[in-house]
Amino acid sequence: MASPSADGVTDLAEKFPNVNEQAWPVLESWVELIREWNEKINLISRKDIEHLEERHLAHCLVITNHLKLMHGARVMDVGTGGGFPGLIMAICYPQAQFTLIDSIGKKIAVVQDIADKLNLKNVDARQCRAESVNKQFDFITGRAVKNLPEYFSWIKGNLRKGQRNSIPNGVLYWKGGALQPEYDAIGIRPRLTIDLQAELQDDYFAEKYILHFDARDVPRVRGRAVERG
Ligand SMILES: C[S@@+](CC[C@H](N)C(=O)[O-])C[C@H]1O[C@@H](n2cnc3c(N)ncnc32)[C@H](O)[C@@H]1O
Repeated sequence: MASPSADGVTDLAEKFPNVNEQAWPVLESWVELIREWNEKINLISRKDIEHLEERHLAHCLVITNHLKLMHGARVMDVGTGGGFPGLIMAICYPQAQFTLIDSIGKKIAVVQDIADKLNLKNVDARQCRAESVNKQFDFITGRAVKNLPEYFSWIKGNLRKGQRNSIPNGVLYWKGGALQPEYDAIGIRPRLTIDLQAELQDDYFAEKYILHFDARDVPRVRGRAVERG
């Protein structure tokens, strides 16, 4: 079991036993860097920064209880903002390759700075719109980026089908609020729904979930994929 030293991060180690011992000190440094950057640019709300560890770090780390990635697995985090969940996952899964994209250049500059300071070799941070990406990935992640129909319209063509990892390739989407209307709109449902309130035993996470949509279901999403120019 890891024994990280900083308060806040320390409390998380028990909840996330799959996070490697070497990752905890890196996550501690990540916390410091996010706090520093958040003074200059609004990555997460001023009110929420006090709760960075339990509301944002833990929120993202839950995926480590459900996903194991093989060496060379490829993940794209769409609308990463300050690197949520992409940078946190890159720290926890050094064997996998992460492409972090956001349409806002100054957010990507922050992500790049943090990746450089943490010496993360598995992060490719890019300013671009999701609609313009042509590559394929094992997993595409997103946390509170857009409604599901719009999000899927961007990334529909970017998933590699198959399963080399602990769960089938697909989309991992962190979402709060009503799910059914958006499932009705896209016409597919997730194969796995991770209930964060139950898993983190914290009422703050009521009606917040991580959804896993299987890549094999994604071609049936209603609506047209965005034309690539
Ligand atoms: C609400 S923020 C969420 C940021 C981060 N995922 C988080 O949880 O803190 C949504 C982000 O998506 C980005 N975004 C919106 N549309 C996009 C698009 N078409 N392509 C890439 N990024 C986009 C925005 O610039 C913004 O940083």
